[in-house]
Amino acid sequence: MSKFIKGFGYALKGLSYAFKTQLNFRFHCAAAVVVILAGWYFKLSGSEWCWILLAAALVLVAELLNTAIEALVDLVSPGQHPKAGAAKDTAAAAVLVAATIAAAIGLVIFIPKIF
Ligand SMILES: Nc1ncnc2c1ncn2[C@@H]1O[C@H](COP(=O)(O)OP(=O)(O)OP(=O)(O)O)[C@@H](O)[C@H]1O
Repeated sequence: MSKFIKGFGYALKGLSYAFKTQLNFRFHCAAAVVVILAGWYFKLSGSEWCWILLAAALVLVAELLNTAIEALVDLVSPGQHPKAGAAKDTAAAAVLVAATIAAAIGLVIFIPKIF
């Protein structure tokens, strides 16, 4: 049980690291809060909430993995290397794909409620 609690503590440390060091992660956390408040304002249905929460989670998870990959690349490749650059750029591309899909889901759900 204490191992489980310790693991939870390590995860919170990771969240805190990403929040403190990554402007993009802070931006996406703020965007998730705004979308959740908008969902509450527009009284989303159960399935709409599922899509919105999944989309927000997809972006935040991609940001966390991107942060982890950046830290690992900086550790193993302090000098310049094409593979190191490719690893960082591909991780950043994962965030871009997730954020684009999440924005599309947000538009599909909120546009009909606004207009
Ligand atoms: N070790 C490296 N070797 C080759 N190219 C690198 C290396 N580190 C970074 N790059 C290139 O520079 C870009 C920016 O790297 P950087 O570490 O500043 O990433 P970042 O996403 O801006 O991270 P941060 O959130 O720390 O600002 C990378 O996407 C990659 O193209």
